[in-house]
Amino acid sequence: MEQEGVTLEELKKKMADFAKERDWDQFHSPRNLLLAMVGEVGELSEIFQWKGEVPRGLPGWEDEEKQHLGEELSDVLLYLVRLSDICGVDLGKAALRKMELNAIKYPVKLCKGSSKKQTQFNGDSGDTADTDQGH
Ligand SMILES: Nc1ccn([C@H]2C[C@H](O)[C@@H](COP(=O)(O)OP(=O)(O)OP(=O)(O)O)O2)c(=O)n1
Repeated sequence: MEQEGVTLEELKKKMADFAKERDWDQFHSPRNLLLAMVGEVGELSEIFQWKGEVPRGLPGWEDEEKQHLGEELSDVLLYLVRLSDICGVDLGKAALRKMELNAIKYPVKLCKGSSKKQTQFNGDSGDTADTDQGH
């Protein structure tokens, strides 16, 4: 059951098998999956709700609470993987490409130590590549 270094491809296959075995392909439409994922994001948010800012690594959290967090994070991931699959998007490939675009949009020499959006520093030097494709 426990597996190190699982890939998006494996999760995609497992979700496809899970749905097929249950004859749930009929319910796994893009819109249904998107709404299911957003619902799980809500459940994930509830874990942090009213706690204020929490330190990295979540020191002091009960094991049970951390396990619950892992479950909600997984629900979001699994629906995202399934949604991508159903939409015919190669999520791993798309994410790597997006990271390349991010690196061009936010060059280290301009952004190091700053959390400004690209639009806030772009005017300063003018030498950033414009990767904004209007989305
Ligand atoms: N039609 C469905 C229903 C569930 N799942 C899978 C994906 C999620 O990982 C998990 C979601 O299950 P639940 O809807 O039961 O949600 P929770 O596990 O969050 O339970 P609850 O909402 O009761 O807290 O099951 C799925 O693929 N397709």
